[in-house]
Amino acid sequence: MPSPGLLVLFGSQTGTAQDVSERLGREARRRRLDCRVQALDSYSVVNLISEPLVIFVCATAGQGDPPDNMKNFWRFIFRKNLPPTSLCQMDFAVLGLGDSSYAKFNFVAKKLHRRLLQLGGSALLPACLGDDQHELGPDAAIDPWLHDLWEKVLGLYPVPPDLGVIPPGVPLPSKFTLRFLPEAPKMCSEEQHVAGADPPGPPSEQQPFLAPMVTNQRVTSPSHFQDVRLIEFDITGSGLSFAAGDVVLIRPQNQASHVQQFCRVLGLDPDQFFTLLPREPGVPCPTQLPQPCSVRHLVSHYLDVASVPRRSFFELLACLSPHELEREKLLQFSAPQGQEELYSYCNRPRRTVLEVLCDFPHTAGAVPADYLLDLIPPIRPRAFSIASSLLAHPSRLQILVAVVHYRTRLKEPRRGLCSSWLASLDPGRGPVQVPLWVRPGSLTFPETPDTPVIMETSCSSAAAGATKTSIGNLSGWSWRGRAA
Ligand SMILES: Cc1cc2nc3c(=O)[nH]c(=O)nc-3n(C[C@H](O)[C@H](O)[C@H](O)COP(=O)(O)OP(=O)(O)OC[C@H]3O[C@@H](n4cnc5c(N)ncnc54)[C@H](O)[C@@H]3O)c2cc1C
Ligand SMILES: Cc1cc2nc3c(=O)[nH]c(=O)nc-3n(C[C@H](O)[C@H](O)[C@H](O)COP(=O)(O)O)c2cc1C
Repeated sequence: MPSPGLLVLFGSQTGTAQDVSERLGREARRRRLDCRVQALDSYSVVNLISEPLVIFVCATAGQGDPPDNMKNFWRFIFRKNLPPTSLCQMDFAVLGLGDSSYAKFNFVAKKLHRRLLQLGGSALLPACLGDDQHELGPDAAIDPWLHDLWEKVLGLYPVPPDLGVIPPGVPLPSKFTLRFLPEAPKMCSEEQHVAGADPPGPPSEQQPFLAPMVTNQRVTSPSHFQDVRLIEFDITGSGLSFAAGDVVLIRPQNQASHVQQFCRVLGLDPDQFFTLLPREPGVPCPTQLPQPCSVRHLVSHYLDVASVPRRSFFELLACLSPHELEREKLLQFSAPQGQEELYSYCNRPRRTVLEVLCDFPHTAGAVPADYLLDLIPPIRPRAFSIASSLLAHPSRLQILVAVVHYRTRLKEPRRGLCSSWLASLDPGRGPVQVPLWVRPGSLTFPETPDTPVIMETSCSSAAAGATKTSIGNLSGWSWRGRAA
């Protein structure tokens, strides 16, 4: 039977499910299957009734909630009026990402699997339940599950014998090409892009509001181990509005010194401009990147060089490496048997993408620029519970930020990207603007404001003075809450 076109749909809050989906996409292409990989909410869900083969990759966020980029799909798929035969033409599989320390472990994947069966879909195999708590992370469950999945899929749609499987060491084409310009454009597309011309609605991920920072004040004693900042933004004219429990999302930037070091190791000129072109029609360019874009802007604002690299990073780097010894090591890190070693090289000491590239200089220097967006994930926005009320502080938005700073066995202390960037900004020295937007929180509060509420933080180092569980009226900031 010819390849039916595999569809991989993901719901991801912090990028893991997206990374796994892209891995699935690559593995499918190596097996000569046509494959599309899309966020669930960017897929037109009415078309699902005619899809023959779909893999759903879903994280669980909040307290058993679907990630933001699958919330519309979630509402649709649980509509009561959907006929029980809606998906009877579809073979499907569900891969879940979760953490067994949460009460609702992999709730979204489990519930979705059941719902797809109710709607007439045929499960190729039981849902995979990836678990952050496993010492090898979710891959411990994903690797054997994928092995079984490909066996099932290739049983239905075998690889054409004249083509064969593309072996793991051979790189697949990059998603984009970077066409370098001979000189910098006259108009600065980057400032225009960030500021936005005339935002159509309230600020959003695609069109954040550039909020002037008004104050950035340490609220813990200098002798206390935890640096916590009270940061205030002026949101006059932004159209932003928020209520108790809502969160503000902030997309941080890389440190200037890291940008320089990255460009040096990869042999890139930070002042060079390029235009980004998708290799395949229909693939959208990232909305955060202006066109044309400078290498400096790409590295400062987009490539997450301060994140801990995932296994897929090593897989691609191994394919691109011209250096025998480095390539051998990279292949080891990307193989299932090398996962324990990779964990102790990368995850345990929290080694960053940039540090790994410095450890593999011959490979880093040979990475074609076209592969940068395949190799390095985009910087994720960080959520902060809004710590002020528009009733008390009109036109202002305040957050309390615990600056992440800790040591591992590596010589350099580890610093959180967003909290350290925010802490480094000093509005006393000149205007500072931070791109942000607001999202409703997942907290639901009792209708009467004097009903006691139990608030608990899930992050012990979140802020000095925040107790693990405190009972009182809603006043402070926290991640989780429920009526007492
Ligand atoms: C809904 C929601 C609301 C939030 N509200 C707030 C808030 O009001 N205030 C606030 O400060 N934060 C809040 N956070 C957390 C915030 O979003 C960021 O995760 C936090 O600021 C760290 O981001 P970063 O970029 O500085 O660190 P990153 O660069 O993302 O690094 C953080 C990572 O470092 C690792 N890490 C951190 N400390 C250690 C350690 N001691 N040992 C080993 N590894 C460690 C962990 O893997 C952690 O995920 C909230 C998060 C959510 C989901
Ligand atoms: C704020 C937060 C809430 C979470 N809630 C749950 C949960 O309720 N159940 C669960 O199994 N995992 C939960 N997780 C774990 C995530 O599902 C897991 O880390 C997953 O790999 C994240 O995938 P993503 O990066 O694609 O969003 C939570 C993680 C975070 C950061």
